[in-house]
Amino acid sequence: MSIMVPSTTPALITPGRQALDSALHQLDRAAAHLGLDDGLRTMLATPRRSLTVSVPVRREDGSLDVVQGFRVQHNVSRGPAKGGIRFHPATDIHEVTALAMWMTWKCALVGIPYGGAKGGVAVDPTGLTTRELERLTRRYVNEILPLIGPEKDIPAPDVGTDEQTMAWIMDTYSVNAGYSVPGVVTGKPMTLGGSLGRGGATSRGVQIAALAALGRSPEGVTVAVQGFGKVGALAAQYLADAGCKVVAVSDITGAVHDGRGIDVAALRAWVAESGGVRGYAQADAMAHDDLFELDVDVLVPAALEGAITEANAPRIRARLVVEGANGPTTPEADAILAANGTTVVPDILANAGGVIVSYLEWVQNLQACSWSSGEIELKLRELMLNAFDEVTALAAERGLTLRQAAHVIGVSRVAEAHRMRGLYP
Ligand SMILES: NC(=O)C1=CN([C@@H]2O[C@H](COP(=O)(O)OP(=O)(O)OC[C@H]3O[C@@H](n4cnc5c(N)ncnc54)[C@H](OP(=O)(O)O)[C@@H]3O)[C@@H](O)[C@H]2O)C=CC1
Ligand SMILES: O=C(O)CCC(=O)C(=O)O
Repeated sequence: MSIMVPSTTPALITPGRQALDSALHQLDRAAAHLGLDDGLRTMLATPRRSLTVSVPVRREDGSLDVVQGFRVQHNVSRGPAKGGIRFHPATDIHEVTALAMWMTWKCALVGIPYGGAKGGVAVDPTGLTTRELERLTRRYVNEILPLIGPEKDIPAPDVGTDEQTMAWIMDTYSVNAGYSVPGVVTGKPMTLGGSLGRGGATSRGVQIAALAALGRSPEGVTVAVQGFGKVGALAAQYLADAGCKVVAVSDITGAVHDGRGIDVAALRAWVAESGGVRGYAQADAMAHDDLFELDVDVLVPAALEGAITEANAPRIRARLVVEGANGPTTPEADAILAANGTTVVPDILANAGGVIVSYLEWVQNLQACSWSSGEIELKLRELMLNAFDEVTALAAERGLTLRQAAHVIGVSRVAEAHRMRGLYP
């Protein structure tokens, strides 16, 4: 049996389509390794539900824009669907499907009882006023309302969305339900039932994974970080706090470099004030692409998919790549990095800290209780390191890369859930 995918000519291959091809390629390799039959492989390659909606948004000047929105539930065999919502102009159904599939393997890998989902709206949030953004968010949520719910599908932040977006989602859902439903979404503000530690959880997980993979004192270890948003900025901060020297950082506005180490807190303050790393006077400006070629110990891609390709992979000198972003490395680049002896801690492991603390937030919401930051941090560390140990052990035992091992574990757990549940009817 084969997968039905929309046909594309090379000219129409979007970054989203490339991301989905990568995700399907990774699944194929894991399925072959596990000897999954064709039918099960096809089920795992196919999202359970995909919804595309048109979202009208009234602009401040009275005009009307209509943008596309998506919610994809890739798999729900191990529990409710879980995954972030992205606001980005280039997002499309293929990208959201790939991101949803990665959520499925990620949740299975770290052992939390969720399937995988993702949402997206093809819009540039920086081009909207706060009121426009609120209207857009509420209308999008209204369109996907039948799909989401604390027992069905629980959104969270991703690129271009934040705590405020989650608060609007929680409110829109709650108004429709007729009572407050904090567990419908995670990554909320504390005042609405958010969890301590969720804001920095993905970055904390990146730090935990990076330090575990380094296997030596972080003192003086050099780091370059691509992307200085919610994940990248705090990953840089936590790695610097641990003793690493963050020598380069980039965002969409530019890239900055200082071989003596960047004062990450000062750079964050500059970005909060100016809107981007460009113009930060305490470090030198550098070309975006040069960041990938620096002679550093650790490279953290924390922006979008397809950042490391066959074009720049041969010039990457970092000994360790820790994927804060989802899907930053293409399969071709992955093979080049492996051949060059670069260790890659894959996305579904390295950035799992966010969904782990989302899970803890959801459990607190369902039980109407709240845990201390110490309790959250302990559980986050435990789940991250358990998964890290399982991945490194399997990779060593079977001669796999960490990515292959992570996918074999994630896919096998989901396949097992399918086998145990059987097929209805
Ligand atoms: N938020 C979360 O909890 C989780 C996020 N992730 C993944 O982490 C990645 C980042 O997400 P998040 O931090 O939330 O998103 P944000 O929107 O907060 O930040 C994205 C960052 O990437 C930068 N960026 C975009 N394109 C480029 C580029 N070409 N070069 C350099 N920088 C670029 C943006 O710059 P600018 O601000 O200037 O536009 C911004 O600094 C995504 O892949 C996401 O899926 C994974 C797990 C959980
Ligand atoms: O916190 C969550 O539920 C999901 C985070 C996310 O979207 C991701 O891990 O890519």
